[in-house]
Amino acid sequence: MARHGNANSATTDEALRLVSVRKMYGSAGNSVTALDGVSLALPPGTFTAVMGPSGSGKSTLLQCAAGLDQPTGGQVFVDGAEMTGGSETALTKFRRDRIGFIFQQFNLLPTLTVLQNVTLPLRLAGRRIDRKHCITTLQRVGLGDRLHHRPAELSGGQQQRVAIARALVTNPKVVFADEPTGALDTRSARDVLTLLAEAVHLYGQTVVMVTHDPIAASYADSVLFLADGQIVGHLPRPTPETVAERMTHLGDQADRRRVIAGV
Ligand SMILES: Nc1ncnc2c1ncn2[C@@H]1O[C@H](COP(=O)(O)OP(=O)(O)OP(=O)(O)O)[C@@H](O)[C@H]1O
Repeated sequence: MARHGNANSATTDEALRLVSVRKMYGSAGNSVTALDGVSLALPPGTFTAVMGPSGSGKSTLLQCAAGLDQPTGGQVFVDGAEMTGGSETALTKFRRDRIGFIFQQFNLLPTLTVLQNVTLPLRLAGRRIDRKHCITTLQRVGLGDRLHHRPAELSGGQQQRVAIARALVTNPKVVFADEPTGALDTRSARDVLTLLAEAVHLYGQTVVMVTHDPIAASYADSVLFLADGQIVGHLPRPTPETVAERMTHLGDQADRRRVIAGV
């Protein structure tokens, strides 16, 4: 179960810990606070969805937690090791060793085959290429018969499954997914969500997924709700109905806060 607040020190039984993470964009006088002191801790082998109104900071949270962007303040720990505070080179190495990322638009390299796309993270991390393991990972996502195709020869759902295999092949400590079903039809979305849930429940992966969709969120073990850059709620064992209801109230609460603040 996700815990948030009072997150002061990291222990290795946590896949991910954020301590008072802040992110400001822009310069003084013209700055936007995208994350306003976010603290959370996620145990390994959990599937967490992050939801919230547009502009609440979901993508920023994912980017900062995944080391794709640097927080303005606070700390991020992955598997007990601090990610924040090092050089850009150290951050890149940290990310390649410990993190997987799945994007809404797949982000596969168009000139590489499916198999080459999946071996790429191992090459970049300077690891031995275990071709058999790469093929097994592609078989796991149902693409064992598409190894030598190019991304353009695949459907959107198949491309996202390649992206899942690419994210899993390095056996990362945490996989982050930003709207992984946002560009997919209902059936492909269901396949992708089932694969993510299997990665967690059969293989012990830790997955953090941003989504707008209550049905997608219901595949997770729990949902964290963000509003105005802060965690404002936590829902274990979500269903599409309970998630949709919380989202409606979140919108009301955010409106009330803005009225009170006069913005
Ligand atoms: N590069 C940037 N420069 C300036 N402001 C930014 C930048 N990226 C995000 N923001 C601002 O930070 C806040 C949070 O943005 P973010 O994209 O994280 O929200 P989100 O919850 O993911 O939104 P959406 O659901 O619409 O994708 C917003 O007010 C946004 O305008």
